[in-house]
Amino acid sequence: MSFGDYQIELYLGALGGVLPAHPFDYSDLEARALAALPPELRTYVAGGAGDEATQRANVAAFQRYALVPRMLRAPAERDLSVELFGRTLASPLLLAPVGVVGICTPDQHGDVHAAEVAAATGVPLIGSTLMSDPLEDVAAAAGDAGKWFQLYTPRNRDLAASLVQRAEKAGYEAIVITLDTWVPGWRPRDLASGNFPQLRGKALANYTSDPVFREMTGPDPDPGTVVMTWVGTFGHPVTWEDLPWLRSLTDLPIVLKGICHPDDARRALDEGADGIYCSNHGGRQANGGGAALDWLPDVVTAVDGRAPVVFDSGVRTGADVVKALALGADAVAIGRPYVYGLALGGVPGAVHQVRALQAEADLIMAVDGYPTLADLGPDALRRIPS
Ligand SMILES: Cc1cc2nc3c(=O)[nH]c(=O)nc-3n(C[C@H](O)[C@H](O)[C@H](O)COP(=O)(O)O)c2cc1C
Ligand SMILES: O=C(O)C(=O)c1ccccc1
Repeated sequence: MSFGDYQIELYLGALGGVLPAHPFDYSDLEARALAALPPELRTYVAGGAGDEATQRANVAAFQRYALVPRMLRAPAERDLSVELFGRTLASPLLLAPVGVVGICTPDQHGDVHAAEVAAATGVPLIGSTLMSDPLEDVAAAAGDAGKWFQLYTPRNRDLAASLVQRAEKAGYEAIVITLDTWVPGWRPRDLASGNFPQLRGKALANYTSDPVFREMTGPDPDPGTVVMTWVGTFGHPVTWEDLPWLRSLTDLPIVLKGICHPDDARRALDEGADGIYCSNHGGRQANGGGAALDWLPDVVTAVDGRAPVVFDSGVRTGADVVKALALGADAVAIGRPYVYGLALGGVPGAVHQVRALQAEADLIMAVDGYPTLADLGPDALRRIPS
C-alpha cells in the first residue's frame, strides 16, 4: 500500500459511478469552504496581516524552486516515513495548530473532528491552546494517532504549568510553544468587520476547563468575565529568560514555533529546545516579511541535524510538500488546507485533503526518482531566477 494508491481508489470509484466529492484544486477548495463558513469566520480564517503580502509570498515562494527529475533509480518502492520524537510516521505531514478549527464545523466540535482526521490518516494533530473542546476530549478522539499540544504561554505561570501538565497527562507527545503570537497581528479584514472570535468567548474551552483559570474567574463566571480574564492572561511574550522555566514544566520534547533566523535556531537548541518549527504563522502575524520558505534553508543549516525541523506556511500542494522536504524540513505542517477541508466536507473532506497531499507528494517522488526522504536533498531542486 502506498499513498499513491489513493488515485487508484478515486478512479475505481468513478468507474463504479461515484465521482470524488471533494475538491482537488486549492482555490476551488478555499472558495467553496469560505462560502460554507459563517461570515464572521471567513475573514478570520482566510485573512492575514496587513495587505497580506507576506501571506501571498508564502505561497508564491514555492514557484521559485523546481524539482529536477532523475531517471533510472528504481523508484517503484517509496518510503516517506520519518521518525519524530520516538514515533515513526508513515508520512512527514502534520496538522498545524489552528485555534478556531473548533468553530469551523456546524456542531462546534471541530477540534474533536480534527483529531478524528488524525486518527483516520495517522497524521499527527498539533492541538492549539485555543480549542472549543477540552484538550483531554480532543486527545481521546485522536486515538492512537500522534498528538502534540501547542501552548500559547499565558501570563499566569500557574496556568501555563497546568495546561502543560494536563497535556502531558492526556497523552500529548510534544509541547509546541508558539513564539510569534502573544498579541494578535494587524489584520485589516478582521478589523474592518470587528471580528475576533475569542473576544466573543469562542475557543476558550481549555481555559474554562482549567482549575487555575477557574480560580482566576471565580465560580460560575459570566461570559464577559471569562473573556476579560482570558484577555488579561493570554499572551506572555516569551523570552530566552523564560526557557529554563518552560523546560522545567515537562519532560516532553519542546518545539519552538515561529523560528526563522539561524541564530535563534542555534540558541534555541543550545538552551534546551528539542525541535525547531520554522513558520511565519501563515502570514497572519507580521506583514512585510519574506516567505517562510525562504528562511528554511538557513534554519536547517543552523540546526545541522541536531533536532527535527518542522516547516509550515503556504503549503498547498504535494509538490510544495516535496520542495519543503528537499530544502531540509523533517516534517511539513498544513494549516488552512485541512481547515477548509473540514469546513466544506467534514472529516471526510479533510481526510481527502490530507490523502491528496500524500498521494501527490508520493507520486512526484516516484516519477521524479526520489523514492525516499533520504534521496531528497537540496540537489533535487533548482532555484528559478526571478
Ligand atoms: C485560522 C487560523 C488559526 C490559527 N491558530 C493558531 C493557533 O492557535 N496556534 C498556532 O500556533 N498557530 C495558529 N495558526 C497558524 C498555523 O499553525 C500555521 O502556522 C499556518 O496556518 C500555516 O500556514 P498555512 O495556513 O498557509 O498552511 C492559525 C492559522 C489559521 C489560519
Ligand atoms: O489567529 C491566529 O492565528 C492565532 O493563533 C491567534 C490566537 C490568539 C490571538 C491572536 C492570534
